[in-house]
Amino acid sequence: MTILLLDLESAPPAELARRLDDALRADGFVAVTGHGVPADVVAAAFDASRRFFALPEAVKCRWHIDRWPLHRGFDPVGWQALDPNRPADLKESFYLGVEALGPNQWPDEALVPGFRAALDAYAAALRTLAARMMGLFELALSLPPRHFDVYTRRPNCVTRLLHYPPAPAVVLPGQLGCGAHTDWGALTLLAQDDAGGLQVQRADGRWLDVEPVPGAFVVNIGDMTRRWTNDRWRSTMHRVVPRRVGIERWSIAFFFDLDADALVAPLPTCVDAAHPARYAPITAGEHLAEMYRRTTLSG
Ligand SMILES: O=C(O)CCC(=O)C(=O)O
Ligand SMILES: [Fe+2]
Repeated sequence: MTILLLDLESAPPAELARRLDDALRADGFVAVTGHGVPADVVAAAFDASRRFFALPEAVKCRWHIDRWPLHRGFDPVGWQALDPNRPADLKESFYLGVEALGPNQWPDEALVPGFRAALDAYAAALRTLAARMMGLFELALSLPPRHFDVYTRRPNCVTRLLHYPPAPAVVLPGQLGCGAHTDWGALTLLAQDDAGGLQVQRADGRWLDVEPVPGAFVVNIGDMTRRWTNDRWRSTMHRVVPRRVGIERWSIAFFFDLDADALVAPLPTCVDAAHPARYAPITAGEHLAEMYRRTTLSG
């Protein structure tokens, strides 16, 4: 058993939206193919990521996230514990945001040629897919078309390159590639290589492997959408476990979040007498800032 694999070209939007609604209620996760993101754009992003993380640690630290006023740049192994009750995650990453919302740190072109071009193209393609998914979400939630447009005029999109170095033979008790956590924003689109290790937690508590599917994106919703849907959809705990000693893992997460000043209150179609509103309104920006504060070890 694994999460639903949905081919976005396989059925009319209304039918896709019905299947999405079922899957997001049950698991909070689906995988999609037929998504229109060109394979060469994805391949170029992974290639740029591999070339960046192959640089010596001291060189990568020139773009250390703590050197920058925004949450952008390189974070080494040990910088974050996504499960604050566990030792630090065994991963390194690089955060890139929307340049128009604030400048990124870009590695020197001479050191990683084509890095910026590859990641700009990736973010543009993923933003298009995120908009398509938001359109399906409107249908799934019986909202009028374009209902979400006013929340996503200047969406906070973050591309996070992730590298899990080859799993060491000895780790601290309870140490994982990425500790159990929920995502925080509206929607996450994840590309993963064939290493495996991503697991999601079912409602009954069991962990389910998200098997890599070549060319597919894993789609999950975050806490903001859970809150927005008044708990109709699950923001599901997930984690990355080291599969086998000596195997590394590469993935790229694209976090699609609402405008920082968008006010997130339970959606009208998710509230009725049987489901009274469970959450007070909060802005998307306040919510994200709080989540970063909770999980950063060096901050
Ligand atoms: O690397 C992965 O597959 C998962 C990463 C993740 O869950 C995250 O960064 O939020
Ligand atoms: Fe995540």
